[in-house]
Amino acid sequence: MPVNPLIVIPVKDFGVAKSRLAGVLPAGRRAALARRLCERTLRFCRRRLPDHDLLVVTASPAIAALARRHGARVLEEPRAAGLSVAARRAAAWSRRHGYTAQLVIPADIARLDEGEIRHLLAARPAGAGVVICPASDGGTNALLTSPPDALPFRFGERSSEAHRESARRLGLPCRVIELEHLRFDLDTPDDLGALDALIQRQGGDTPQELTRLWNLCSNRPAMTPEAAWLTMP
Ligand SMILES: Nc1nc2c(ncn2[C@@H]2O[C@H](COP(=O)(O)OP(=O)(O)OP(=O)(O)O)[C@@H](O)[C@H]2O)c(=O)[nH]1
Ligand SMILES: O=C(O)[C@H](O)COP(=O)(O)O
Repeated sequence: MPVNPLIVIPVKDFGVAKSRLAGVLPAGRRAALARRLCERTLRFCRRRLPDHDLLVVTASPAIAALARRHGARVLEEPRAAGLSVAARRAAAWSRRHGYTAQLVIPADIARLDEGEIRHLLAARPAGAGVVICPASDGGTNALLTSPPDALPFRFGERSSEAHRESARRLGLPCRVIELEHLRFDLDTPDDLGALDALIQRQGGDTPQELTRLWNLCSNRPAMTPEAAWLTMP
């Protein structure tokens, strides 16, 4: 019987991801960005959270293969039906495999920080309950549910409020934790502006992973030869 919560990463086909950036990034760059975000999320979980099993939910055979290469288990969806359906499918899988809790993290967080994720995991109530890290736009960027199917998933606009409300109605203990990095996902042109501002502020102290993302998102000349990555298949 697994002791630690299962980490669930839902991943949409790269070719249709990041559609809200269509006005500022061409299709190839959006797909490259989605792929980069996904790969670094998988690498982060593998390296920093090796004590947690990892499940990728996806309808894409290519992403399934990528996830397996990174040591994740895979739950293949018949078709992408939205984040809430993917989380619900994961919860049923978690239950079947004996997990007492799951943590859903989207694969589009600008900067993943082990301390933040561990803080969130440590906030898990002793019995049934939920822990939420809201996104800067009111969405939910991390949702820990214990048991995995403790509440109906309601991802989408203002979902952190919706998840909190569901917990309240169900009488579940609920902790909302604002985490500086985890609240920042890359969805809209404004988010790219925020990434740009962050990098300008940090200057030479900018972590390399953020510079790489910036290169994918920016129409300016690349800051490092990393942009060559774009030409990879
Ligand atoms: N498995 C699965 N994952 C999904 C689905 N929809 C979204 N995701 C994932 O959920 C996370 C948050 O996604 P969104 O911000 O809603 O979608 P996005 O593709 O990143 O961006 P938009 O196209 O602009 O909505 C990302 O990791 C997505 O890959 C789905 O239908 N199935
Ligand atoms: O609640 C949501 O839907 C989450 O924030 C993830 O979606 P987003 O990446 O669209 O914010």
